[in-house]
Amino acid sequence: MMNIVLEKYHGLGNDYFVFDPNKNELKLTKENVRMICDRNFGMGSDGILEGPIFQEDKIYVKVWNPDGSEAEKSGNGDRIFAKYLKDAGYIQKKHVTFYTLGGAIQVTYLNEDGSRLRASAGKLSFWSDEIPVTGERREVINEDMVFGRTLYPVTCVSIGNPHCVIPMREISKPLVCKIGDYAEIARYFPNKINTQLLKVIDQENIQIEIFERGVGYTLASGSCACAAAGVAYKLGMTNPGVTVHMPGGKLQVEIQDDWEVFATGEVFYIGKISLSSEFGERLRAAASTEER
Ligand SMILES: N[C@H](CCC[C@H](N)C(=O)O)C(=O)O
Repeated sequence: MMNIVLEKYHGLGNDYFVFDPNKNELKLTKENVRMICDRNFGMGSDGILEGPIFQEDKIYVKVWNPDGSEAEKSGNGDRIFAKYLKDAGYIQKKHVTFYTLGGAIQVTYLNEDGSRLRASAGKLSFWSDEIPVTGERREVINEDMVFGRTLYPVTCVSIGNPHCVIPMREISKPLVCKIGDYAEIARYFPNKINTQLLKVIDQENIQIEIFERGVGYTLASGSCACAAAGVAYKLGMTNPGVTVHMPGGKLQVEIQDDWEVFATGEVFYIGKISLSSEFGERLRAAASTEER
């Protein structure tokens, strides 16, 4: 049986494997995804993009978090997957549309090798039933929520996946990890949540720290950047077009009048990784155990 081959990319330090099911004989499951993404016992990554999956005339991609959960979308993952489609020869045009659990993603290639891309990440919604957040249906704007016995002013938003954003004067990795750990499993969020701390620099620049659902601390996140930019604009703190500064780099985010949001930024191809036959056997064994 052929060795399993993964293609590794990163978007601003948010690293993903592309697992192409058309080139690999393995069924991905919660358990073997966890094994592959483990940074010590596996290959290490912030997730896996499983695709292209062809259904009728559409292309689908499945977004796996390292904890084995499936995400509705990944902003950096969208741009990475679009570059993979071009690198692997599936796409030759300047635009591509593919589908994730959270809906359609439109991507435009902005340069020849497809390393700079503009992606529509869908529409922002602040409505509690669309995020979801528990309680009566309302827009979740500047609500007091308790994470770890501390009260924070939280604004929640969905962009297909769920986010809670907390504006602060000073933000840091330790603080977002402390709050994010509590928030991710807080009773307010039936589907868990991605957490961002938001520091507004000026009308056109924001800085965020990120604790991702199903991942933990990451250096960058496309959907988190869009969520934080949307909250800053909703709260009247910034323009609809901002640069989002993250530890791994920056994204340009534009919010349209109908709250559709676009993110423009780079991705980078790291390389092709062929797993050992021994590791492949363990991954297959994990899959067959889960199937029983
Ligand atoms: N962990 C996220 C998915 C990946 C988001 C992030 N990597 C991005 O670039 O948007 C979730 O469970 O919703």
